[in-house]
Formats: sequence, structure tokens, C-alpha cells
Amino acid sequence: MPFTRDDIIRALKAVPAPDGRGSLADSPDLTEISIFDDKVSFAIVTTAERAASLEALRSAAEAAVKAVPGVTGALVALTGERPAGAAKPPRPPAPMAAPPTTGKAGAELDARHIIAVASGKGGVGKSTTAANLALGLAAKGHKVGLLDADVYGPSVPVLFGVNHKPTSNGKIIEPVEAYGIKLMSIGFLIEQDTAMVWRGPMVMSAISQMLKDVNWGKLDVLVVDMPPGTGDAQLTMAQQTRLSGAVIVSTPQDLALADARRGIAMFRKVDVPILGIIENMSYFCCPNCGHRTDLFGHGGAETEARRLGVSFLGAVPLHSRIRELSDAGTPVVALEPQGEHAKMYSSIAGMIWHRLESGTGQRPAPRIVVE
Ligand SMILES: Nc1ncnc2c1ncn2[C@@H]1O[C@H](COP(=O)(O)OP(=O)(O)OP(=O)(O)O)[C@@H](O)[C@H]1O
Repeated sequence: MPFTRDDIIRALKAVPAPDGRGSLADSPDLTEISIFDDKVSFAIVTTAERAASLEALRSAAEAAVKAVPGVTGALVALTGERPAGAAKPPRPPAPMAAPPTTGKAGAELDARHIIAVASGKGGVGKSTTAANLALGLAAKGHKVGLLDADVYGPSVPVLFGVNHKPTSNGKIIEPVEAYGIKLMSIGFLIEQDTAMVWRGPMVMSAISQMLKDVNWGKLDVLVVDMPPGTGDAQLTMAQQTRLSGAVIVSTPQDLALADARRGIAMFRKVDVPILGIIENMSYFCCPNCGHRTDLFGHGGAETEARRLGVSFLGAVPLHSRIRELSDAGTPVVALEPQGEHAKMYSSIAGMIWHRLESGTGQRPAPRIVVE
């Protein structure tokens, strides 16, 4: 490491503290500074309400750190903390105050479509699905990026077998390329434990930077592997990136479907069209004889999709080959492009593309806001 923590502190002496008294370096609002692989990250603690007015300060801190010789990347986040017992503040339109990144006219991000792959809960195979859909879209000749926004449990490094860091000129990060698609994941940049303790606004700040500070080039579609759940992070993401649509991944179990329902409701709340539901691990396919067993009953997600008025995009079986290849860093669509699984993902990718291009994403439900 060509620089030390003291060099960073020295650089932050030139940045004012959020309350204007003294420097950020001496401010109690500065969190622990994390240095990993010549990349520096820390947060400035504030309230959600004040976050917007501190964006200039955040950028100044980031610029100061990036100017330290040897620093190859800097991530400064605003983390909003509510005093214990305080009333929940009204939801700010953008807690960490980055300018909205649009699918069509973003200053840095030039993507025809941005789609979110989301699930109401973790472990349903959302990342596996996002990766294979991204590859399926690329196989159709589209320019595809995959952004792993699941900062709490980034899967893209493992799914694509990438264990090297992306390069950076100090300002712009070059995405990693694998199997013809561009990849970015917080897992490439920081140690897993660092993100695990982040709060919502920090998560969103990190995601925003992966959108803005990455040289995605011109994309037809950016597939975003969202963090699981339906918290503020997801809402903010949906508000900030002007998503073209969302794909909901669910398993057939009732609980997962209830979670999926919440996911759909959340996207509708922010006027993001639902492109459809994919039922993952829908049925068990014996790897030896190919016999199909409907472990959780059949057609749950399809019936539910109909009931909710959203499209059913397809059912993906629980198959050991899908897991083995994902875990080996060679997603099934990349390694076996002519295989049955690849064909299935490809057909779902085709439906998604068609919906994106024809604008036939589900119309959002009427907005009913209960304060
Ligand atoms: N259709 C499938 N058949 C077999 N295994 C699968 C299938 N889909 C996903 N898996 C496996 O299930 C596990 C969880 O998948 P994945 O990481 O994609 O889920 P996730 O919803 O993104 O989870 P998390 O929320 O924890 O990030 C992985 O080991 C993956 O290989």
C-alpha cells in the first residue's frame, strides 16, 4: 500500500466538517476508514433529512481522498441515522442525494434499458437467474451489463469465477468482462464484512456509484441483481435509476410467494412496471433419469401471477447442473449454450426483451398512498 491511513486523514483536513466547525478529519461524524486493496471507503454520519444538502461535501471528501497518491478508488457514503426514539422522518426522495441515473439519458450510464431482478426474500436463486438472463440476452446479440447491487451478499464474483479486481484510473472503474458481458459487483471492490454492517443510505450510495463511476459503455440492457427484500434500499434504487422494469424471482412455496407479492407491491408503488414473475426451483429434475417431481405442488407462481395481473415468464427447475455450474463460476447459459437450461433462460430473456421493446410491461396499479 503506497499510502497510509494518516495520508487519508491529512487529506480530509482540507474538507470542512458537516456542521462547518473544523475539518471532516476531526469530526465525530466521520466513521472508521476502511482501506482495502488501495481503495478507501468511509461514511459521513448524518440524518436522512440532511443527506441531500451534504452531497457537495461527500463529493469533496471523495475528491480529496482520490487525490492522495496511490489511492485507486474512493467510496464515501452518507449514512443517515435516526436518533433513538425519534419519529420516522418522511421518506426523502433520494436519501443519499445522487443525481437520478436514467436508463436513457444518464450522463455516464448509457443503457437503453435497466431492469431489476428482485425477490422478496433471499436464497430463492435471484442471482443465478439474473446472471443467466443477462447471458441469455447477450446471446441474442444485445450489449449487456450485470450490476450486482446485492451489497449484503454479492454473488457475481462467485457466479462468474472472477477473483481479480477491476482496474481504475482513480475516477472511473473498468467493469470486468466475462462471457461477453460487463460485470460490476461491490464484491470486486470491498471485503464482504465491510458491506455487511452498512446501513441503507450507504448501500444506496455504493450502488449509485457503481452506476455512475463505472465505464459501462453503451448498453442495450443493464441487469441489476437487487438485494433481497423490500426495504428502503430497494425503493430508493427503484426511484433513483428509473428502472425500465422489474423481474420478480420466486420459489413455489407460499411464503416466498407472499414475499414476492410484497416485492411487486413495492415496485408498483414507485411506478416501475413489473415485467413478470419467474418461478425458480419450480420442480425437481432428476439429473440421472430426467424424471420431474413437483416438490411444492405445481403452478403456484403462475396462478399467483394471474391473480396479481402480472405475466408469468417461466418455470426454472431445481437442477443440480444449474447449481454446480453456478458454484463453479461458469453459469449454465455460458457453458452449455445449446443445453435445455440455456434454452429455457433464453426463452425467458426473449420475452423480457420483447416486453421492454414493446413497452408492454405491466401498467402500474393506481397509486394509493397512506401516510
Ligand atoms: N434452478 C436452480 N437449480 C439448482 N440450484 C439453484 C437454482 N437456482 C439457484 N440455485 C442455487 O441456489 C443457491 C442460491 O442461489 P442464489 O445465490 O442465486 O440465490 P439468491 O436469491 O440470489 O440468494 P441471496 O439472496 O442469498 O443472494 C445457489 O447455490 C444456487 O446455485
